[in-house]
Amino acid sequence: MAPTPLRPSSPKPRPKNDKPGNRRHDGAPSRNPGQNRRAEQRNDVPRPARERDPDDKSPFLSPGLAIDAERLLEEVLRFDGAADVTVSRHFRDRPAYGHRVRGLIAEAIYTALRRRAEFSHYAASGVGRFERRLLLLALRENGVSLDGLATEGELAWFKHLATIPRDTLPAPVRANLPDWLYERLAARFGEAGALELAAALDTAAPLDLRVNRLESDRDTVMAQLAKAGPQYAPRPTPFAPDGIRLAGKPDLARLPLFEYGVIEVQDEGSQLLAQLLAPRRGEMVVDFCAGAGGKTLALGALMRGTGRLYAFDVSDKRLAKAKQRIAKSKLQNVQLVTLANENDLRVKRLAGKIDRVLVDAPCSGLGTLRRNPDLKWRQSPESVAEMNEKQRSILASAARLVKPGGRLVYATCSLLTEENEAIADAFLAAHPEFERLDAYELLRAQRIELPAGASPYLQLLPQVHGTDGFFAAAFERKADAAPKKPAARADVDDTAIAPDAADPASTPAAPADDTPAAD
Ligand SMILES: C[S@@+](CC[C@H](N)C(=O)[O-])C[C@H]1O[C@@H](n2cnc3c(N)ncnc32)[C@H](O)[C@@H]1O
Repeated sequence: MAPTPLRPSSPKPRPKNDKPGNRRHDGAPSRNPGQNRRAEQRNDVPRPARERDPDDKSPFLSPGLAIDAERLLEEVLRFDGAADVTVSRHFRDRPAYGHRVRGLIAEAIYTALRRRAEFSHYAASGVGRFERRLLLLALRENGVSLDGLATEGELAWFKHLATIPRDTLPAPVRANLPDWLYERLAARFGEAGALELAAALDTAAPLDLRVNRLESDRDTVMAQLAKAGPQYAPRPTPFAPDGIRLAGKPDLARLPLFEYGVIEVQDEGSQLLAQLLAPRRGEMVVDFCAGAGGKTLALGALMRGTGRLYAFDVSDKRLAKAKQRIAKSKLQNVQLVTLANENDLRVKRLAGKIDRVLVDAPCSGLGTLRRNPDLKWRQSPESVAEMNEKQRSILASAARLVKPGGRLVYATCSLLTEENEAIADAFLAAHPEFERLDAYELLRAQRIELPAGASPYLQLLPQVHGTDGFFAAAFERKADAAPKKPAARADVDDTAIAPDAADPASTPAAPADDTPAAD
């Protein structure tokens, strides 16, 4: 492996009494230097080979903090839960950590997750604990200085690594994917394609926003963001008409545009899925797997808040989050419904009455590895097979809602054929009352020009479109094909569903959530 060049430093003036043992966790001099010294003099803190050069401006972690980061990495690598939850809890328990330290540690953990296969390969040699070796590799990759941190033995190990040519590593290791996943992606995209895709999935996703059409338009918001400060550096997303891409990751929580629901955080790919469903004013629309409401908000805005938009999900917790975001977005036409399962009676009552149905199905999430790199290590062929059952069942049930001439979109954020084309093809084969639509044509009709795909199904890829990986299949119920319908009772308005406790129309709006959502 060629040694990774260090990234440019982030210079900071150095206080006079600034010695490693005197540092607070955010890098400032400690109010209690003795405490830090004691921590760093413990037997388990390796002795660094050399002191930091006082003029070295590159980012650094003290030996004590490196030990703590190593413990966090060990916990994350047990994969007992989502990495972002584990990392957030770790920092919540350490309120003394400043912004700089949190950033360095979090980035190191995410780098170690992204490059786990490659780093584990290198860590097979070397000295010290395995997690420490992974951590040092991640810190070095992120441009963190190893002076004042790495031991003699570790520096010698780095020298040895520099002699290993990267292209001699097995392909799944270079791709940083588990073997089963690499094999599936290579079968689909070829070896070079899989490596290119894997490399794109190993980069950090940009921060994309969607402008709420009920409140403003893209040009106005871009001008406001540009005026709000150089940290936003907004530019239009290449494809989605309401999308804005920011250059960095500025904090949005206190930005009035965000606080008042004028903008939402949403990957451009998610925005394109809403465009593909293309709901119109006054229509009846169902977002079958609404979750925390990311796509519900986009659909509601396209409908200009008119018509009726049902947000279904089996998770109360997720719909409660959706409720907060809906209140903030000022949408008045959304009805939240917690389903017992996809065959809930309330789904049956709407059979054949809905103009457009989005099924944003539960999936492996492997298209979102830029944000959730732990997923590639947490999913397995078995978990995907389990998901397939659910996907088939949800799609079949949701299809019953669609009225003749109405549109059905099945979408995932997966890259696997078995969660995507296989589900869509099997659905079409079993439902001759539906026909497949060309997703690219549907977008083109809205002047959204995507490079043509290999099939009428939409496939978004990070290395091609700059979005997360998404799949979508669009279907239309043939005009003469009425759905099978349970016997209707004449005394009920069967488009009216008993509202849930979470329905914004039936309960006072909750205070707006000020945490940007990732979808
Ligand atoms: C990919 S997520 C949806 C994300 C959401 N559409 C968004 O844009 O924020 C899939 C959702 O499907 C929901 N789900 C799982 N099983 C379901 C079922 N049987 N019926 C409806 N929703 C289900 C999950 O709770 C989860 O919120």
